[in-house]
Amino acid sequence: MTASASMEISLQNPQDAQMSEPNDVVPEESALSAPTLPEEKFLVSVEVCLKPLSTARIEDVRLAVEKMLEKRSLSYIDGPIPVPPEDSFLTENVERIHICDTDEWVQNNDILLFWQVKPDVHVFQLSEEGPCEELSGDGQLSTFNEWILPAKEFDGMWESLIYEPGLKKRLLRYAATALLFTEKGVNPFLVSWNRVVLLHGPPGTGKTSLCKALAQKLSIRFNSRYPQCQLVEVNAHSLFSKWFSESGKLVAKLFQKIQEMVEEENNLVFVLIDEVESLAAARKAALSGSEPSDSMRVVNALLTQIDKLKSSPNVIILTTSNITAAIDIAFIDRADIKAYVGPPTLQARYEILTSCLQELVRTRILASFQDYDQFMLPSYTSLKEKINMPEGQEAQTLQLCRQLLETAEACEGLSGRSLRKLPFLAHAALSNPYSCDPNKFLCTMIETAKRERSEITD
Ligand SMILES: Nc1ncnc2c1ncn2[C@@H]1O[C@H](COP(=O)(O)OP(=O)(O)OP(=O)(O)O)[C@@H](O)[C@H]1O
Repeated sequence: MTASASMEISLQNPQDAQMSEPNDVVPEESALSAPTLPEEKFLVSVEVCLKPLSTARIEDVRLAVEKMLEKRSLSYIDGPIPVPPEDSFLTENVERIHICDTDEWVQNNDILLFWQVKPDVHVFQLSEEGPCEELSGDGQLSTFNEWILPAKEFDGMWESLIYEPGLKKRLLRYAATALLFTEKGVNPFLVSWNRVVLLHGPPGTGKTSLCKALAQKLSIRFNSRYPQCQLVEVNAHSLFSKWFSESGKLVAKLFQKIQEMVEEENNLVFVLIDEVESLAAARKAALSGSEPSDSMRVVNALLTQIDKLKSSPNVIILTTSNITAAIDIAFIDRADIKAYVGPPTLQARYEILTSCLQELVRTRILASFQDYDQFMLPSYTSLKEKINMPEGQEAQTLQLCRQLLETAEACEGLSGRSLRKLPFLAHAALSNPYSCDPNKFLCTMIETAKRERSEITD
């Protein structure tokens, strides 16, 4: 991602900006009264997903979207923008258009206006092929899964993962810089960097999902440089199955395949190794004699192959570990980015639960007192402001949010994975699941959260 914007540029009139509707057309006067264009603009990513059957050329769609954006005086805020119904080319080919990552440039829910923005349009089509699995010698476990990116399975994953502000942005920027340095041919002897990411932290905090979502995001953002992109998920556990004699061959086969992908310079390849500590553990066990020496050979072969792969410019190695202490493996020792992914903060818990509730309203499982399609709970930051204001029309929504906040507080210590399961458990615990009133549902959710927490602390 190239950041052409200068950080000095700020909203000239933030109050006006806040008053305009998100991603809506700014009234004509404000368009006319736009100040002279600043020399540098904020580069804002606009992701355009093509319909599955569209055969339009990516370049044609990109130009059409750029033109459409130029014509409309949009205010830029993260979220969808409607495809204009009068544009038959776009309506025929485009499934959705999304503005992303404006928070890179503005804070406190400020809005960027069209004259401050240079849209960076990325057009993509999701692959519907699904994972291609390779079974290990015993025919039971698969040694790796391979996806063509961007894949339908990972659509929306990035947005669904909620962390403290900055983590996702940092990861995206890091990977983008690494790819940019590679693309520009920066001499690694003069400036050194690598393309190894390690996410570590407790189980269920979304590390694996974050790796997959990051790969998906990068495949979209870099598709003009790398029109093809694959994700290979190596199942380290299965490589150390009981058939050790087979494992050596499996590693060789796996890396031969990855090597073939990498040789094609228009391919961007992500290699995901989950629970990377299992490699170090297997080696240690082999050294102590509690594992067959074959396992040592396999681990070493794997490590050597990964080390070799690291030097290829179009490979990003993504690793995860549940162990926070240092892991004794050379190739991640020097990982440029080691990010700790911890249990969700109160804000993240509130946002995760909000997204769950929204989904249950969207699917009509929860009754809504508003129009189902318009049902929108406030974000954590805007809730903090609203909660102290006198109750008006929004009294019911605010009451719901207070309960949601209480639930989020009751969930301290629960992982993101447990949080995403909570609405399901609460629904199953309802006395009358067929008349699902949101207030009653949230009361049950608080009780369920308390029960879940007591189970971890027991
Ligand atoms: N911060 C989060 N925001 C939203 N959802 C989350 C978060 N953390 C976890 N989840 C949910 O939990 C699911 C499981 O996460 P995932 O398997 O990626 O975690 P992990 O850290 O890799 O776990 P493990 O180490 O046990 O494999 C995710 O698909 C997601 O639905």
